[in-house]
Amino acid sequence: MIKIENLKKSYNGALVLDIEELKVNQGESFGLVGNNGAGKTTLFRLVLDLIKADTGWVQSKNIDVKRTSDWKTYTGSFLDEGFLVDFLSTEEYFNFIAKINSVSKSELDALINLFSDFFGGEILNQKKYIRDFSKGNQKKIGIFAAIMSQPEVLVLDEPFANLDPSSQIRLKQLLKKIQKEKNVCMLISSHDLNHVTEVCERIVVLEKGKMINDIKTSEDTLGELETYFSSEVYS
Ligand SMILES: Nc1ncnc2c1ncn2[C@@H]1O[C@H](COP(=O)(O)OP(=O)(O)OP(=O)(O)O)[C@@H](O)[C@H]1O
Repeated sequence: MIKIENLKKSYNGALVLDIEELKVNQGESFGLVGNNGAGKTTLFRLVLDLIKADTGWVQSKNIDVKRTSDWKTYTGSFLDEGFLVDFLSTEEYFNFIAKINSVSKSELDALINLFSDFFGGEILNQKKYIRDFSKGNQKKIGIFAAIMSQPEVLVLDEPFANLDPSSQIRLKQLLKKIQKEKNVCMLISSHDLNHVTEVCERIVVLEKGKMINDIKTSEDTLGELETYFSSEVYS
């Protein structure tokens, strides 16, 4: 579904991403971990054609994402607050996203219902603009908007960061449900090894822009990752 080859990106002469080959299949939940500055967000920005690579390409369903915008119709993403329209209320924003994705009112209501525990009573009917929500609640709004179109590809950058523990647990349940029922290709980055190993069936470790491990998640994966990251601390 997503294919990457010879993808390189540098800033000011420093190479920050260098991926020879990566394939993520339809229905696969793919987790990306790595220390600060490892290149996780850069990779997602390239997948979403938000920045230009030095070399190489990203294909979605065998088409280079730079060449057409067709992939946008089946791709949902939330990387940061820049994805929101912060001068709208949540209702205005959700209706806007529903309209551009041809999501009917009844579909939107059903999804809102599915996410009501995750929203925790703090997202709808708040009589304020998105810019005035807390960082955690802005994240909830963005994640919901990304999922609303029922995408085949879902890209989320650190979805668990800034969420309270109950919301993290609810989000994990929702992501697992959506992935299982809708066969979504999910790309999720996280600093939380517990969450990412619970949600993703495959984990890639990035170090200084390079993929240094590609693991099929098993009961040993969390321990392996903890060992890797603690050896980074002590090395
Ligand atoms: N616009 C930019 N200009 C210059 N350097 C950049 C730019 N964007 C990213 N970088 C650099 O690229 C490297 C990778 O950054 P990136 O944000 O992809 O890492 P990350 O793994 O997502 O980090 P974090 O876990 O801290 O969010 C870092 O050294 C960062 O400073």
